[in-house]
Amino acid sequence: MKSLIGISCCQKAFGRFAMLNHAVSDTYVRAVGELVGGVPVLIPANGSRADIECLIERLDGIILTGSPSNVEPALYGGEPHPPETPEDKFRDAVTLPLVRSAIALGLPLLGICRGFQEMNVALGGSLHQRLQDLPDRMDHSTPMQKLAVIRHAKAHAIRVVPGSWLHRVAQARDIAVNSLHNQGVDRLAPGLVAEGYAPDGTIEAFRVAQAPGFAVGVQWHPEYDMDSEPVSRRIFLSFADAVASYRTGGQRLSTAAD
Ligand SMILES: N[C@@H](CCC(=O)NCCCC(=O)O)C(=O)O
Repeated sequence: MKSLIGISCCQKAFGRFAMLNHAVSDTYVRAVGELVGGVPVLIPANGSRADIECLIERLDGIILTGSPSNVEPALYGGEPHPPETPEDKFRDAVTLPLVRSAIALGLPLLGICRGFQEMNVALGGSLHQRLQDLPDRMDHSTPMQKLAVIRHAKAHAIRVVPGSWLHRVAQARDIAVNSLHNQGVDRLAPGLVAEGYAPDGTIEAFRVAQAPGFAVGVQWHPEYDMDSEPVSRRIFLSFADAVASYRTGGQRLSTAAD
């Protein structure tokens, strides 16, 4: 039996009549099928109607995806966004409780971009709303280019913390990553440990220290490079190992540094 891997969706209005849909990029679906070796299970952004307990019980791992929408600032004590900023309160209402329940149970959890930010907020951290407006930060935002190869190209370096999960996966102290976000970690949540930094000091990866299972987040998008780049592939393969271990009920693969 293959593993069941939950993938968080966003609310999106599609089609001629802008009907409400629950959507996720195919890159995550492919990563689950091709690298994790599991069956993708899309988790709708259905707010308080989500059955978190049932999801946690049935799933063998969860990937929290990226999204153009931002986490609602009230959830971390931030100022409201400017009115035109995309938000997805229904997704927030699913993913934040899901993060806390998954971590408590040791259910493998991989947060990517918005998913990484959701992990920080769910555990009590806060976000900068626009890194590019801060005097000491680089512009981390999406290159506004039609060609995906340009949008998803390596944008900056990351200094990897020695002895971390990311160090084991990257097999290097310096890696290059793409960058498609405006927000970034401000206050790191209690219990999170930084695993890598951009040149401007922005936290780009963390793990949940003391988690009973695999629980890591990355601010960039390994799914865009999974066909071409070994570090991105190994991120998913490391998650796959944790899922396999969780399913067999064997020793839980912790992300804690040795
Ligand atoms: N909205 C947040 C999170 C950014 C994020 O997840 N970006 C991925 C977008 C998907 C894509 O364009 O491919 C922020 O701005 O920080």
